[in-house]
Amino acid sequence: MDKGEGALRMEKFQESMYQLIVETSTKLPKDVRRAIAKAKLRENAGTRAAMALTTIAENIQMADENVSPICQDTGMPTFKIKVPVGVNQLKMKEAIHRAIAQATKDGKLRPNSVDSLTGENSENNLGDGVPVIKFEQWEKDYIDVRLILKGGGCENKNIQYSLPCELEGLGRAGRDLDGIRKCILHAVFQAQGQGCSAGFIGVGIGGDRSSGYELAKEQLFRSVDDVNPNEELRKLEDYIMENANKLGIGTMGFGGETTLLGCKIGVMHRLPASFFVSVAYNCWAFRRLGVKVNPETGEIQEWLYQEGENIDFAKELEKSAQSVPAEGREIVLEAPLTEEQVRKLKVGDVVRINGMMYTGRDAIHKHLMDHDAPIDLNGQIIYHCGPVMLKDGNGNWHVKAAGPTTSIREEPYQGEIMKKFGIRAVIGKGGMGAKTLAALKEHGGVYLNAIGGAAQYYADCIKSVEGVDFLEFGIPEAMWHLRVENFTAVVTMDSHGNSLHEDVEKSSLEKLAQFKEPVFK
Ligand SMILES: O=C(O)C[C@H](O)C(=O)O
Ligand code: SF4
Repeated sequence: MDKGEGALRMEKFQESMYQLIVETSTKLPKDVRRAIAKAKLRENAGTRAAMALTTIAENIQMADENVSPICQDTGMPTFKIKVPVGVNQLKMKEAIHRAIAQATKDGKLRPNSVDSLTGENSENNLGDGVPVIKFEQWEKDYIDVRLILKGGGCENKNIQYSLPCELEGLGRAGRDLDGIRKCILHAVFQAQGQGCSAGFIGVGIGGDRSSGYELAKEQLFRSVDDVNPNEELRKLEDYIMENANKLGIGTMGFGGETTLLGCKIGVMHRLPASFFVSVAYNCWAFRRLGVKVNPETGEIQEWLYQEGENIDFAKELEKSAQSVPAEGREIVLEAPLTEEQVRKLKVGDVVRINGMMYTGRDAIHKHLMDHDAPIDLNGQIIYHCGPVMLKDGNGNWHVKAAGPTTSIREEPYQGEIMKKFGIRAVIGKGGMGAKTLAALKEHGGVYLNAIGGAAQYYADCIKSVEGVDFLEFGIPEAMWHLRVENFTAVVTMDSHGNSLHEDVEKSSLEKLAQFKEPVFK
């Protein structure tokens, strides 16, 4: 007889998992909040980085209050579970699946599971390999469940090095601690602002390609302020924290004092021929939590990651009343835009937008290359955004979370699409490349950087949903017609050939080169 099946009450366990999912998606853990508050203190008032961090703080506060997703990309739900022998893992898995589907229905998770071949969204966050659930047995008398919701933008910035190698700015990285040091610094550099910096990194030294990444991700379950028991790794973590912050990439890649909020390093054995350094990059919206669950009643006995002070961002915000950087001008824009209006904008300007904008991300950019647009986009603004949406009983759509997505993925399409349809502005995050910059100049367009992860902050600017096209692409990929008020973003690429992203990348590469000489012998 299966002892476990009768023992753990699955209905209650499902409820506990639902609570864990909702809490993880909507409320940042205490250690992460402290790291963000500390970063905010370090930035000088009036800079773009300080403005971005104020928006982030406001967003965290709004997510607390609304019990809504901190970021619209609620990530790949990844559970790590330790169970006493005899508990039925198959039933637990089913209960977790039901909790995931429920949280998706309630707008606490975005439908994020897409068939890789057909592009079809499963709509309930379930699918082949989704969610990720990893079980381990142990001798203790409780169930330990940890959950991380790691978004796609930061996942794309993970990187794996195979030593020895040559690294841009740093030269040769050998098979030793100093080579590892170089890889980690390079990993922070190559992410720039695209994974919604300031970020946290987990590093795995050794293993094979998959166990190395696994180890790197395992580090993200460590508390931000724990101390590595391995003395050499502790020193390396401290070194990285101190020096990665000298790269000047800053929040959102706007430049600034804080680029990295946490660094945790683990090590395992390797094969003689392989030497991997795997780095898992997590955005500031570092959503991970855990619970201890009673293996019979299924109830939560204790929440994990609760040590230390809890930062109340409402109070923090009272201390810093600024929201506009002194660095640039502030300009109010009413969409649609004319070429003349757009040509007046310069890198560093802060714009506040009123009127309509239309979401468009990966599927739509690809589609528009060889199809007509469903509406007239002349003079319009495209927002790189895949929101969390809920439909009410009357069939009306409501925005639950709506921050920007990483724009660089649209680099192969953006310039051509702007010219083809007369689009004047695109809003996203992380910046775009040379091809888009040239098109902005030629056509008269502008790139506006919104604050990545600030999904509640931007949802609040959206006053109504006036239509939707391409719903067949799934909720995140559809074209939502949004009426906004006071939507704030920063001009980071203008029609005069200037790009803040290009500048920050160049200056951070120069700074990276100062770490070329050996440190750990
Ligand atoms: O998918 C999204 O909405 C955002 C994504 O996590 C990103 O950072 O690009
Ligand atoms: S948009 Fe930014 S904050 Fe949100 S999941 Fe992507 S990288 Fe993280």
